[in-house]
Amino acid sequence: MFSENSKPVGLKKVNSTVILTIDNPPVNALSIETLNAIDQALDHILAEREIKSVIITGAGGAFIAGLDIKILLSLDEVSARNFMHRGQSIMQKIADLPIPTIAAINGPALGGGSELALACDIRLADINARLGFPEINLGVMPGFGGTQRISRMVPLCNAYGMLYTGELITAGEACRIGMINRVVPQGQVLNEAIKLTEKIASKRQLGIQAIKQAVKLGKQLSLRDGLAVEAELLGKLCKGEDVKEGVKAFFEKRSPVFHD
Ligand SMILES: C/C=C/C(=O)SCCNC(=O)CCNC(=O)[C@H](O)C(C)(C)COP(=O)(O)OP(=O)(O)OC[C@H]1O[C@@H](n2cnc3c(N)ncnc32)[C@H](O)[C@@H]1OP(=O)(O)O
Repeated sequence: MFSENSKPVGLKKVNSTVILTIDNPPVNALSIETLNAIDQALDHILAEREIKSVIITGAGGAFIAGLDIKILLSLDEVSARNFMHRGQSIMQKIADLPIPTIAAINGPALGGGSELALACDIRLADINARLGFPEINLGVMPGFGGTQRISRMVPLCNAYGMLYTGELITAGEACRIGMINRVVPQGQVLNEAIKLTEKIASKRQLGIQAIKQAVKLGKQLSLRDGLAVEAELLGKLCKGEDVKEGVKAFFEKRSPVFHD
């Protein structure tokens, strides 16, 4: 269904990681075809149980330059609302993946590009990447979750500053305000993302998945109810022999070998 070089979305397996590459030249704008291909690729990933993490990146010099601007010309109030719901559902499908997701931001991540990156768990950006929400320059606003995710992620003054002005920020600025994890030397972001997924893959996968479940569920709950979810999930991890192996390995000063 997908191969490494298929357009507008390629899927490539590297050990237990899948690299989802948006490849819609020249700047990986999100056309309707590209959005549908991302949605199908996510379904493909969900069906492959041995995949432990997903990296999303862009082909060529851009991550994603946002929605294909031409689409805006075809939207009226009702079709715009429905289209945004479609885009939001695809971003939420990324956010809801039960395995770690990493945005390897290799270039401009603008509008829908920043929105897709914000739907990932972890964000690494090339030192030359730019991020932002230029939608206001077109007379619109983010519609794939940008206002909701950026305002929950960075200080409100920074969120409003980006949204009101449409100005792009550097990877360094994005890191400073907490929008991304780390700035990566030029051309190295995919390698760094792969190294990160290999580190995560070496951990107990039930633990990794329980962490994502606890954080995702906890965001919808009160602190009290979130703590109950956390305790419940940790209890499940303590069944079986893997915790004993983890503790034993610590005291024997070796790496643990987990069996789930
Ligand atoms: C609800 C709405 C959500 C949204 O996401 S709205 C869209 C928000 N995104 C933007 O406004 C970004 C617009 N694009 C840019 O700012 C720049 O581009 C870049 C920084 C991404 C790249 O700049 P550079 O390297 O100078 O290339 P270039 O000449 O600007 O673009 C190359 C070709 O790509 C087309 N293009 C760029 N972005 C988009 C887009 N988002 N949708 C459709 N086409 C786009 C251009 O027009 C041009 O085309 P040609 O070579 O024929 O002149």
